[in-house]
Amino acid sequence: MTRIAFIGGGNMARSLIGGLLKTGLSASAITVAEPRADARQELGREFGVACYAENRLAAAEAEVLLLAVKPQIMPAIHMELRDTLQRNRPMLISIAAGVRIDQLERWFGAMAIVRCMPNTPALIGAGATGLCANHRVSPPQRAQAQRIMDAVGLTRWIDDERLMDTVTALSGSGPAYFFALVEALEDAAVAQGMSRESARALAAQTCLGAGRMLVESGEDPGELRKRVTSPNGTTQAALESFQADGLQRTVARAVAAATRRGEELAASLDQAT
Ligand SMILES: NC(=O)C1=CN([C@@H]2O[C@H](COP(=O)(O)OP(=O)(O)OC[C@H]3O[C@@H](n4cnc5c(N)ncnc54)[C@H](O)[C@@H]3O)[C@@H](O)[C@H]2O)C=CC1
Ligand SMILES: O=C(O)[C@@H]1CCC=N1
Repeated sequence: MTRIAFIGGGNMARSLIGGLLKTGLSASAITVAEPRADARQELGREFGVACYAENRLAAAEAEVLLLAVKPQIMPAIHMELRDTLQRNRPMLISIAAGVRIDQLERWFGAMAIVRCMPNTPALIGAGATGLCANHRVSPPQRAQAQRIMDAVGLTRWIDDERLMDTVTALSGSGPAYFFALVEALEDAAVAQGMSRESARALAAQTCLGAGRMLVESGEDPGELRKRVTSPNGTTQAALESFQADGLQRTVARAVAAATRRGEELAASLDQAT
């Protein structure tokens, strides 16, 4: 049983902890460091995991430190963890957007480091995670990192670290894009007179159904789209409207903006540290 300490017990840590516990990992294998007392109480109540206000107490026995704080906080936390890192040599798994492996090495020293980018559907075992390791990660540690993330969904190793910002823009932020689309569909149906409850239920189930078809059939999304689109029918009218409004360009620009933001986050940390 791998002992995992989460440094930061916010939204993404909750999703990963909830997902890991659902796979049968014992709550006693997880500790969490979280400065907010209300968040500690809630994590303890909901998941039965031990929570500490101090990072070094949560990290004391851990083989894996899962760094789940905001990118801006990352440079500061190594001071508190320095003794523990030297004593136990845990593997570090960072989930922070933008933060590069060379930056983590600069702050935390010559450690085995995995940079990964999960997403919140990890909570229900439907996460998608890109991983990238430094050369100090041994094959068993690599397998250990993959096991942790496999437990909460799909994983892909990314050899070229520069593409981790693309992973962030695609699947890390991606759930929010689909939620935004469901919100927009819901609003459009409500504007036509449907109740919000019915609009939400139909939009959400459509999102689930389309997602399951994509994943379970393994078919090309373009092919699945064509099967919905009767010649001169309703779908064609909607897709032509999307095209006229530049959907593809809109999406490409949004993904580029998210990728750029990841790079900016890292650059701002270079200036600050
Ligand atoms: N929310 C998401 O969908 C995803 C987030 N991430 C990454 O996960 C990281 C955390 O993001 P969220 O969970 O959304 O943020 P969050 O703000 O919900 O969680 C961060 C937690 O860290 C705690 N914290 C602050 N200072 C600390 C310190 N010195 N030591 C320990 N804990 C401290 C905060 O109290 C907070 O609960 C970020 O780096 C983000 O880029 C990655 C993938 C997806
Ligand atoms: O919005 C963010 O910066 C984080 C990273 C990916 C999802 N949430």
